[in-house]
Amino acid sequence: MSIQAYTLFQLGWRPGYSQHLTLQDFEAGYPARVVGVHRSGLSVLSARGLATVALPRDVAAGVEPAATVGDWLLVEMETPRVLRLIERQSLIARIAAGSEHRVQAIAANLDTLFVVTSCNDDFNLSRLERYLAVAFEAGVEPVIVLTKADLCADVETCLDAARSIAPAIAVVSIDATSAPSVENLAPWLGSGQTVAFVGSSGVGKSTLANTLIGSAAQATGGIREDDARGRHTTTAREMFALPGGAWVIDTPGMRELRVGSVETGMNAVFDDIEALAAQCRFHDCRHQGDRGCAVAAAIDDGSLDGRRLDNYRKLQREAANAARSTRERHEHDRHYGLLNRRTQRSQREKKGRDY
Ligand SMILES: Nc1nc2c(ncn2[C@@H]2O[C@H](COP(=O)(O)OP(=O)(O)OP(=O)(O)O)[C@@H](O)[C@H]2O)c(=O)[nH]1
Ligand SMILES: [Zn+2]
Repeated sequence: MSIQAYTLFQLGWRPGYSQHLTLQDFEAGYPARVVGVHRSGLSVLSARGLATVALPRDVAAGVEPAATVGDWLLVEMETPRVLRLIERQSLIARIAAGSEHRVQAIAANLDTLFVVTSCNDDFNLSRLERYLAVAFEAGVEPVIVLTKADLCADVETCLDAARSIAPAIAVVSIDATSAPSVENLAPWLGSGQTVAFVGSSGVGKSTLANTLIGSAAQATGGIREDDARGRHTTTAREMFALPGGAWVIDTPGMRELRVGSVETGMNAVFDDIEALAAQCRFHDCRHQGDRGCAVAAAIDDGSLDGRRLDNYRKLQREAANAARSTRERHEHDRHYGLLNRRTQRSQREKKGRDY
């Protein structure tokens, strides 16, 4: 695949990023966007073309979570050295697999997150709410995409149900296998726009991506490049351009997204429940049969769906658990860091005495 040269704006650069850079920064380096993360380094695209850069330890350690696909880096003019990570406008993170609850950066600087579900078997409002919370937490505008509209007898009912949980969010139904149908997503796919898809297995994310790419481009595959030993490696298709100029981030992590701490996101998705809760008689109302509970009253008069309240509670518990685990990990790290430093100091002192 030949890598054409892109302008910064075609790569998704926004004027907002410049606010974090000084004149000296622009003299020392140039902005480049991470399009792939692999063992030998980061693949970056810039106005100068494709390059592989290494993330020095101090840059990697200074940012948590570390640089990921979609990030903008400041790369030194004459060497492939990363000077720093440019402040992100959005970040999708997840809790890493295993029990440690480490936060792992998945995709940065997205403009739109397509929350994909099918109109038939997969359709589930609680799952949609979960993904919407992830999008809001990340600072990304979600768009709900209902696939398999061609297989569904009553698309309007699905559209209405999706709109009912998120009145302010765009909901689009498509047949992911049809090029004219996926044109419905064009408003979010302009040049320099960065998007990603989330949703359960089998809802049609790959089908949709392939239809958007078009059959001609599909055969070209990933970006080939030399690795450190001079061998050719083909990186995964982690961030790729659509014919219309938008960028799709498709890292393996996007597919296994789990909800981490989504407190901010929850407030945005469940603002109706939070507004009701503010009207409860007691400020510490648990909405469980408490007197003067506005949430219970809304359930009784049918204006609030019991399922939605249950899901709100469930996600709140998960968010609290995630926050607690993160806090415990920090305390653990601080404790052992302190122990380590003490041990090192006493070893140094002992060594000093031995000389
Ligand atoms: N008729 C029809 N079939 C679809 C549509 N979207 C997806 N499919 C079919 O559904 C199946 C699963 O689609 P995929 O694109 O593999 O689903 P996915 O979300 O990428 O699944 P994972 O890769 O497991 O995450 C395929 O056989 C597709 O052809 C649609 O809108 N209409
Ligand atoms: Zn209440």
